[in-house]
Amino acid sequence: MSAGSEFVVVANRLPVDLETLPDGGTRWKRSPGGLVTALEPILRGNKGAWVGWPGLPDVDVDPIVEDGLDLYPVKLSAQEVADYYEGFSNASLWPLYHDVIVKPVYDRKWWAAYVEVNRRFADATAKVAAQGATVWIQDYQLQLVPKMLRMLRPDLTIGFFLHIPFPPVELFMQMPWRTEIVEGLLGADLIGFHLPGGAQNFLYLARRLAGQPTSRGNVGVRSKLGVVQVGFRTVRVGAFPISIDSGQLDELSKSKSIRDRAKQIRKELGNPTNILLGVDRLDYTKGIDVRLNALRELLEEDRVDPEETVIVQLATPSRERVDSYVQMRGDIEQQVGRINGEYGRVGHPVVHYLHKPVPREELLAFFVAADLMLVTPLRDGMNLVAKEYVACRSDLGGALVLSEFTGAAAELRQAYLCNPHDLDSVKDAMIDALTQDREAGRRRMRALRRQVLTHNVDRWARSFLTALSHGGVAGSALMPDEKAEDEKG
Ligand SMILES: O=P(O)(O)OC[C@H]1O[C@H](O[C@H]2O[C@H](CO)[C@@H](O)[C@H](O)[C@H]2O)[C@H](O)[C@@H](O)[C@@H]1O
Ligand SMILES: Nc1ccn([C@@H]2O[C@H](COP(=O)(O)OP(=O)(O)O)[C@@H](O)[C@H]2O)c(=O)n1
Repeated sequence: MSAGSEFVVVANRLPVDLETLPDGGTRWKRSPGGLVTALEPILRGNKGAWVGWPGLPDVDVDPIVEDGLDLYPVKLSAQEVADYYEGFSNASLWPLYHDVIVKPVYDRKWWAAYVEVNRRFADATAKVAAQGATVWIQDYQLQLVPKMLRMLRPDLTIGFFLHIPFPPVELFMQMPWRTEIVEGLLGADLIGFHLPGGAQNFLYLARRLAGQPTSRGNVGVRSKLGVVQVGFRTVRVGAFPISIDSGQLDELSKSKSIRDRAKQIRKELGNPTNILLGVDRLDYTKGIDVRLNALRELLEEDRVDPEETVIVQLATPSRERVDSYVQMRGDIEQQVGRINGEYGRVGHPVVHYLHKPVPREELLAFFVAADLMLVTPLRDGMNLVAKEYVACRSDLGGALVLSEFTGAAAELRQAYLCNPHDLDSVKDAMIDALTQDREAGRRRMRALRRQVLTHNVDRWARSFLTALSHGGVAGSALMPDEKAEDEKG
């Protein structure tokens, strides 16, 4: 074994994706999703290695050793992308962990590919990690890696973080390979979730499925870890809500170029009184249909004026070969057509819908330009978009409508919270936000910004990694620097 890396992140995707160009060549682009948004700056700041899939099937890519961040690609065949990524990860686990919004499909062949690919990630990581290194495994695609890696390299300190909700027992018990998954995760020294509820669901299942003794008390936020005793090993379990590089977004959004672009966007949209905005991967969990339905009913009821209102929906393409995503795209595009058909006029559509990635600076300009940010998932692990919007509103303008079913809602209490399963609740939240008194709106935004600016992604990573390095504590552990915060509630 060579010297290796002292700190290794393992995630399904590398932070950059290879894409095929029309001429058959390839180029790197930023990977989609909040996991990469959150982890990339952490890794660049800490010098480490990242093990992940380069985003295209059947390509051999050499390791990319850069200053600050070394990338180690894991090759997947086209069949493995279909079975492990699109199949087991995104048609079995994803819907199961998101409240079975669509029906999960359980397929033995997909499971076999999941096991095989997890083993490949574990092997690749075992080769890259230095003796005694810290390895941080990310997300639902790699839940078997902690146990596999521990068997290969017992010298490592292993953390695991789940970026999506961890379901209650009534749902998790559907999974045909439920015990294998719980045992896979128990290979870690520390298992992190966004919210205490996820951590508690896991503790219960560890008792029930793996038959291991666990702590019984409540898990706190960045404090009061739960424990599972696995033979002589103590596995700790905690809640660490992820965040964004809020300071950087705050700075960038104040720059002249972004402010100017925001003004230009308003002008291009016809300077309407109200610009509504949605920014998501095109995923059925995100409730894009919910906000479009709410808007259509508000237009129907004359509570919103189509001459003075536009909605911009930026939707990054996602998992485009998975059936439920194909179906949902069709449904959403039909809704967009229906609203524009009924309430738009030539040169003035009500809904502006883009199904393509948008450059980062352009996205920030949209946040600055929008009067109302609509974040209406039916279920979402965290939702970084909500935090990004708040970080970009140093002018204290704008308002956030936020689904109670996002992880972010636990922290962003001054948003206009709504229940996406109750359309009236979404419509009322939208109207309350659109008609808010200016001073009251500024007070809300100030409070939201205080939360987001003081709880940035650095703090997330630090709290997780500090807990990981304080290993071996039996019983509920409280990290010293979080104690005061926890006592305040
Ligand atoms: O890699 P993809 O299949 O294209 O999906 C993109 C990512 O989506 C998910 O993101 C989650 O992580 C965010 C950060 O913690 C969180 O805010 C959000 O609620 C989650 O949905 C997925 O978990 C990632 O693995 C994907 O890379
Ligand atoms: N059109 C879009 C949509 C999202 N995004 C980014 O993708 C990330 C989405 O993270 P998230 O936590 O809200 O949700 P997931 O897509 O990770 O489920 C955010 O950092 C968004 O700014 C983007 O760059 N362009």
